[in-house]
Amino acid sequence: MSRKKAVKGKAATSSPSAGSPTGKGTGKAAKSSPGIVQMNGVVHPSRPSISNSSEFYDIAFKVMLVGDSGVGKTCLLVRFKDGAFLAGSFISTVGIDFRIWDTAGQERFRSVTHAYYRDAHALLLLYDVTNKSSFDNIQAWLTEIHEYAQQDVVLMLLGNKADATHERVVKREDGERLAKEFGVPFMETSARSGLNVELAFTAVAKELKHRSMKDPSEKFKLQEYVNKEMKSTGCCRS
Ligand SMILES: Nc1nc2c(ncn2[C@@H]2O[C@H](COP(=O)(O)OP(=O)(O)OP(=O)(O)O)[C@@H](O)[C@H]2O)c(=O)[nH]1
Ligand SMILES: [Mg+2]
Repeated sequence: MSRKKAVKGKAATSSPSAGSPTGKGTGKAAKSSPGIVQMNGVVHPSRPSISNSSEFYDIAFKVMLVGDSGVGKTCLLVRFKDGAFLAGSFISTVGIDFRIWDTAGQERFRSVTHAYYRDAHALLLLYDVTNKSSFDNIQAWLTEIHEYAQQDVVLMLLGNKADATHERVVKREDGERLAKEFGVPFMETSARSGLNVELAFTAVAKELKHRSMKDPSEKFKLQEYVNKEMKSTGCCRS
């Protein structure tokens, strides 16, 4: 699937002044922030746009990237959107990135985030395989998600920075186990190498599209799709 044609990705990321859901932070960076990406599934250029852009969509989905600060949400988004890696020093996202939504003040950000959860169709929940506390905080993120997100939100767990072999402290099996425990699809990604980035967004977009078609006979199985795609490309279990 051509991402540019079929899915319009728009992105914004944000950081609250508070820490991760546990308030513990990641150890590597004190703050945590959800990032937000809006994905619009393009079908016909005939209907009024529900976004603020001049483009037209039949359906639009709101996808949020969430997880501790520094796990790579902004980088993942940039990799998906622009095919590039943001090298250099880490600039933590403040408030909501300007690319789509204007920022709310940091003080108010937490409640704004919760409001965003409420109408999110999908959440990509990230941890950093080189940062144990970002992995340990996943349970707290899930609690927050269950509290604020819609019950049927599409959820996917991503272990990012899979390229960082030497610094890795969270095994892929640990991610798989956690995901299984909570019944969430899972894969490892790398914003640096591009590993599974396209696949993560495409899988979520496909799931959302299937759901919107409301054909119960054709249930889309996200994890099966991901596994099949990874097998067919010989890619990419680090
Ligand atoms: N090796 C490696 N480094 C990465 C990867 N993704 C992000 N990074 C690095 O991790 C740091 C944080 O990345 P960001 O994308 O800014 O993290 P974030 O989750 O958006 O952080 P906040 O905006 O504070 O919530 C940066 O220094 C990136 O270069 C990756 O896949 N591999
Ligand atoms: Mg960010």
